[in-house]
Amino acid sequence: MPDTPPEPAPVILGDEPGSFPHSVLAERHPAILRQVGEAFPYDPERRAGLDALLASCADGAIEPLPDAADPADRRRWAEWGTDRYAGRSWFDVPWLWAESHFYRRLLDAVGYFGPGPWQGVDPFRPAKLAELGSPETDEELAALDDLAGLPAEERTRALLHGSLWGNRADLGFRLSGNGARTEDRVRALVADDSDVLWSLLPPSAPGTPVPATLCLVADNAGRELVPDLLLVAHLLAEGRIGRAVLHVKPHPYYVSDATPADVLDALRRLVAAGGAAASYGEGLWTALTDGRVTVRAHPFSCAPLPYADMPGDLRAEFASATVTVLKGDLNYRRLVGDRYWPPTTPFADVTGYFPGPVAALRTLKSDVITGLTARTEAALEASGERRWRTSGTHALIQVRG
Ligand SMILES: O=P(O)(O)OC[C@@]1(O)O[C@H](CO)[C@@H](O)[C@@H]1O
Repeated sequence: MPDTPPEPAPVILGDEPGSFPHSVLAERHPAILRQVGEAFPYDPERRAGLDALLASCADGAIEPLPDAADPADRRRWAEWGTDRYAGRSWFDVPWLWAESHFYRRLLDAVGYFGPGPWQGVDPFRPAKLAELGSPETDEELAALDDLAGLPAEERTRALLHGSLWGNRADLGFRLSGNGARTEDRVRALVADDSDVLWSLLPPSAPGTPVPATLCLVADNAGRELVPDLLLVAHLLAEGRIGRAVLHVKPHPYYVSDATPADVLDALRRLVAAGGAAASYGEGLWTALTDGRVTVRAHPFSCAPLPYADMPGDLRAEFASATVTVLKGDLNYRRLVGDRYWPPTTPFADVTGYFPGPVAALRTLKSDVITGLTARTEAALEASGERRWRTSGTHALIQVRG
């Protein structure tokens, strides 16, 4: 563990035309507003709200939450930065902050917090349900039956990769059915500390108490949450963990981020699938009812800030876990700090603040990267794959024990 954290690298902003962060603010967010507007028969007031946010994205300024917003949320966001950034361009504040604020303002625009007919209606639910109900999901769940005959270690590895690549909605547990893809996937791993992760969660002898608690900070719903639940169910069944705490978002966020409603949808999808998927789903259902698995939705999970700024109660929760596993690209950005770190900056250095052992399972979808060896960095840069940081073709498993 480092004595002193590394000198902070420059914070990633969206102020450079042609850069990936700039394209997310200038192109992806307007596209998301149009998609949401087409997905629901919103009334004129809601449409006016969406149009106003669209205009603001282009050349507007950061504003405090509206007066009608919940007072506690207004206070939180004021502390999180609307006081500090009010009046500034979306492109001139930290990219992480601007993105997160956009999704919070989108919920106001569609009336998510009410009062009114759209209260509690997830603007991203149509896409979430379509993905959960897709034929690809059927195939991926059926593939679980092929795992049943494999040795426990292979099943554990396949399900870890399923959760990892689920972040790209391309569940990796089909790896066992196709050797060639295993090699491809392994090459696509820019870091693999999975042995360290398993050293933190060793299997327990049948019938002995299992002391380990896994804290899983989930990312996306649907085809990422399903393999996350499968991994939790498997680790419980294998006696590698005795408890799991699943952190999801208190409200819709970043299009596909999982909420408690999405956990229930994914669990029902497993139970209804039959075969090995249903066995895992039923095991998880039982674990939820007897308290071995709990679901949390902490307000800070939707904060526009790095985890280094987390509040004391959340810090205490993570400290009490045997290991906290953070899924996905956004959680990685928040964990290490959304900065232009030199890629070989040690993962342990940028996560030294985190209470307890911590792991990241992430497909690379944005510029931030840490913990690479010099050789891996050189190979990636020499590969000619200019978008290796943002295209989702590469992934990492990083652990600070
Ligand atoms: O957390 P996820 O779902 O894996 O990826 C989300 C995300 O990294 O994708 C975009 C960058 O590619 C950003 O909008 C956002 O941070």
